[in-house]
Amino acid sequence: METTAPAEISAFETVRHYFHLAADRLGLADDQRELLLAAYREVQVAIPVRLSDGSVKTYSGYRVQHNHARGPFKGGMRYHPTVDLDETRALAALMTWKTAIAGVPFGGAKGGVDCDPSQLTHRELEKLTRALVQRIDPVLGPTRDIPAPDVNTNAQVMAWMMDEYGKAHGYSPAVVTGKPIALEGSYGRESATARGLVYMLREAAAAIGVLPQEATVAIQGFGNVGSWVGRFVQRLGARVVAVSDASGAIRCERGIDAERLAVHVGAGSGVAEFEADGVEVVSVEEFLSTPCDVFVPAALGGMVHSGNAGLIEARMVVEGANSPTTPEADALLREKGVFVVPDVMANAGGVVVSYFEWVQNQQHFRWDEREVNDKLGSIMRRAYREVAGRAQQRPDTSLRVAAYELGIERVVEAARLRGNF
Ligand SMILES: NC(=O)C1=CN([C@@H]2O[C@H](COP(=O)(O)OP(=O)(O)OC[C@H]3O[C@@H](n4cnc5c(N)ncnc54)[C@H](OP(=O)(O)O)[C@@H]3O)[C@@H](O)[C@H]2O)C=CC1
Ligand SMILES: O=C(O)CCC(=O)C(=O)O
Repeated sequence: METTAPAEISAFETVRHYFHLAADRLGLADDQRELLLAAYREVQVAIPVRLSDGSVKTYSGYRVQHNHARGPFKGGMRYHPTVDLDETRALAALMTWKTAIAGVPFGGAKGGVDCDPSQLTHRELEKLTRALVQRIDPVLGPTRDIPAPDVNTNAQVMAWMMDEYGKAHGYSPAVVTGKPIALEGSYGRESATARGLVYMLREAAAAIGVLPQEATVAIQGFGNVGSWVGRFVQRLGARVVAVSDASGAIRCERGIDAERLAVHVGAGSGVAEFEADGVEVVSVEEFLSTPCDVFVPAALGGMVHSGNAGLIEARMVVEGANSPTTPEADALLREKGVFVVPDVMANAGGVVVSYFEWVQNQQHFRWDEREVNDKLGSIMRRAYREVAGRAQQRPDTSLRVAAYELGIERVVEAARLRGNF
């Protein structure tokens, strides 16, 4: 299955493009832009792992700390063969704007390893994770930089990271979020990104006259974010009409049972192997051109690009993935009148509940899930209204530009108050 844009633009160029659109509107000077685009620190490490067949494979690991004007660095750890410095840099900068837009007291960071976890055993994955933590340990810490799950990492990986960090520093649950519940993880973190997205989807749907309980939804990527989006929208009464993952895509006008599909995928099978009455396997192009009210990219970056954005037949795109839409595709969607809720606001639910987990960890006290979800809802709705209100103040302002403006403005203010500008 096609993965990324045809070398249209690099991940960091995409983020830089959106940054400058907003910076122009804010009238930021060149020296301010330079400071805000540069990463505070970029760490690249070699991670040799002895595999079960006796051979040693050396992976590249990255942690990019973009900006910490508003609080400790915060962001996920991604395990994927496409991980590189450019992508990690881009994702770290996105975290800076995202935490500012959501109003949680963190900066932005991201990390990853260029590995294919599907080719590693459980034990090899553990060794890789522990070796990564040993190498980046000096830049981590509960008040310094706090990783979390991202593509192909999960609560188990976070547990290993916490354990490895604890060997040198003592028991430190607040050094990572997205941990298992048994290790001071927070209720609601696993599904938080999707839950937060659906809160925003409902706000956006109301703004453009889509009824969520009657909506049709297509989801690209059915991992943590995609599968929870599917379950949540189905619980609202919406119909999931098309789903894809790296194995292929399926479609059913009557609706695909997202709960059953999540069980199927959770057991290790691909979306394209899902069998149910009326469900057909389709090509990527057929998947993308499925008529629907809401299209949710929830896979990798750059997957909606100039070569395929024209195929999308949706009224709104709500970005679960980070940087799924290239600037050219974004412009194409706007020309088609598609309402886009961008990543930096739509997928902030994960880091918001990570913030709640971090707060709970500082106090070694647990909130119940209802409290977590209610607080998440308030933050996501507030962020939507702040961004949408800003977009409405000036004609022809997309939510993306308004969101970047808000995020950048808050970071600039913090940097100025600290005396960094
Ligand atoms: N987890 C979180 O809390 C957050 C995640 N995000 C973003 O959401 C996105 C998804 O993350 P998450 O759900 O955690 O990751 P997962 O690893 O759980 O899921 C990734 C999904 O993307 C699919 N995928 C990979 N390649 C393709 C492809 N070529 N076509 C279609 N689908 C593909 C995978 O399929 P397969 O399983 O077959 O490989 C899988 O279903 C990422 O961009 C991430 O940065 C954003 C905010 C927070
Ligand atoms: O929960 C977190 O700290 C980070 C989540 C993340 O990586 C993201 O929002 O892209």
